[in-house]
Amino acid sequence: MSLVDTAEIIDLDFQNVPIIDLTDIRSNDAEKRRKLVDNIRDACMQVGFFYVKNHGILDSVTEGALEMAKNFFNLPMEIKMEIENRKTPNFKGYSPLLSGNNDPDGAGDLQEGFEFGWEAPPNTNESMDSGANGVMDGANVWPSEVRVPGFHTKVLQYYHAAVNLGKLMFPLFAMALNLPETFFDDKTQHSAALMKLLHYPPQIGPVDDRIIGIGAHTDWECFTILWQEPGIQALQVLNSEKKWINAPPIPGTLVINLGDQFARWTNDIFKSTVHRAINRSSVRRYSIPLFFGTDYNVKLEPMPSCVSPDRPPKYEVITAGEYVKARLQATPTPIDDKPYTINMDFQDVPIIDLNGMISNDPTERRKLADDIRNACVRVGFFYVKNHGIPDSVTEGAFEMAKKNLDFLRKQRWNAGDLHQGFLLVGQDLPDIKLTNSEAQFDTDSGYNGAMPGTNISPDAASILGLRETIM
Ligand SMILES: O=C(O)CCC(=O)C(=O)O
Ligand SMILES: [Fe+2]
Repeated sequence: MSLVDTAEIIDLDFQNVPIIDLTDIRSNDAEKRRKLVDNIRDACMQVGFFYVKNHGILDSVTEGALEMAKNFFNLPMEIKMEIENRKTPNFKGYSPLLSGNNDPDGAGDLQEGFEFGWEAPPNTNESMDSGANGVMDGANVWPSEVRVPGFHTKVLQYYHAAVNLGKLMFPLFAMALNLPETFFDDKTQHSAALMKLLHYPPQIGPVDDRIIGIGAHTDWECFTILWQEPGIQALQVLNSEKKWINAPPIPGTLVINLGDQFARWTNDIFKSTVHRAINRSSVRRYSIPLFFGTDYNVKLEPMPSCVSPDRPPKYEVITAGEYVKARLQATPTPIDDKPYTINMDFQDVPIIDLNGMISNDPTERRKLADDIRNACVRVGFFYVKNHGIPDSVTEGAFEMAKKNLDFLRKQRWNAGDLHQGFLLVGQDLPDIKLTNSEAQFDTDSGYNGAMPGTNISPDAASILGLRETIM
């Protein structure tokens, strides 16, 4: 059956992501290779995602890159920001938390990243950049060796292992499309091969569907080789019934998923499937995608095997580089068009000047609101100064508290279920009738929030001035 005919009848409501054994990827046995190609074709047409096992990348190499990713993301924010990707013309470098927003309905991606592109292995004579890759071309930026010893070497080691795997995959994809094995050879001379180290902090607290690790999206290049940290479920893939299917890490495997360039090239016969990642594991999660494409000057023309009178070309022909550039320009920017610069590993509690609270100047009020938001998101604690409570009033209350500590201790357990006693719930200012040792304030305050009820206060004669001072 032709590819087009198969595509018409294939079942797309997959319930899991298939696992493909790559043992025969280099085999000279035509039959074994054919079997492997058939499995890849089925996965590409049905799911757009598959795991690969026996991929040949050594665990020690992957572990080296992971260790370096952890060391890098542990650096203080200001050091990471020295190589922020916005400072480089080709988007290489560090991207802080919430600086990306893959899903336009989302409130930002809760991940930080480090991105770099093609670079020859150290100690070779190849030039640093690949020459022909348009918008993403140019040198990488790296944290200094002093900051993260071994980072450059170990990360590049994993990068080259993954790039080599990617190069082995192209002939298999070509065969799966009934094309000669060599079809992509002249189109992948300077392959776009962008790698990202990603760190997803745990998403704890109330579930907010608008904030997730990486919002629903498709990848842009031909295919992605994704390493995900073992033991942490986060990645999900959308099937044709709009159901999110978990793609948990499987030890010893990598995930390969197709991107939009393959979908365009194959007239959607190969699926570029929507996916997202949410880290609700309560621990940090790391992942490392490598986005693998053709040279950027290659035209994404529908392949003859993927077009028929009933299935005319769906996409206009553009080059791979033009496509990536268009996607880059269409990427939604985060709130306020500027990233939150959040360091979750805060080392201090910020001090916020509340002077702006009484200001009529919208800029000053905006600044105050931004400061408060940053403190809330980053720390959950902040000092306030210029809060308007006179020192004399606080000192009076403090004085009374000190004087009457013994009394307070004694009365503490009489406060009852409402936890009142020394915690004063909003009341009218005292309409005080000091009658007995359990003197009470007027309880009908009209303020009935969560904790309405009667306050208790000490005997007025023995603790003269306590209530007046506190209230
Ligand atoms: O971290 C993951 O599991 C997915 C990452 C991803 O989809 C991407 O970076 O495009
Ligand atoms: Fe992705």
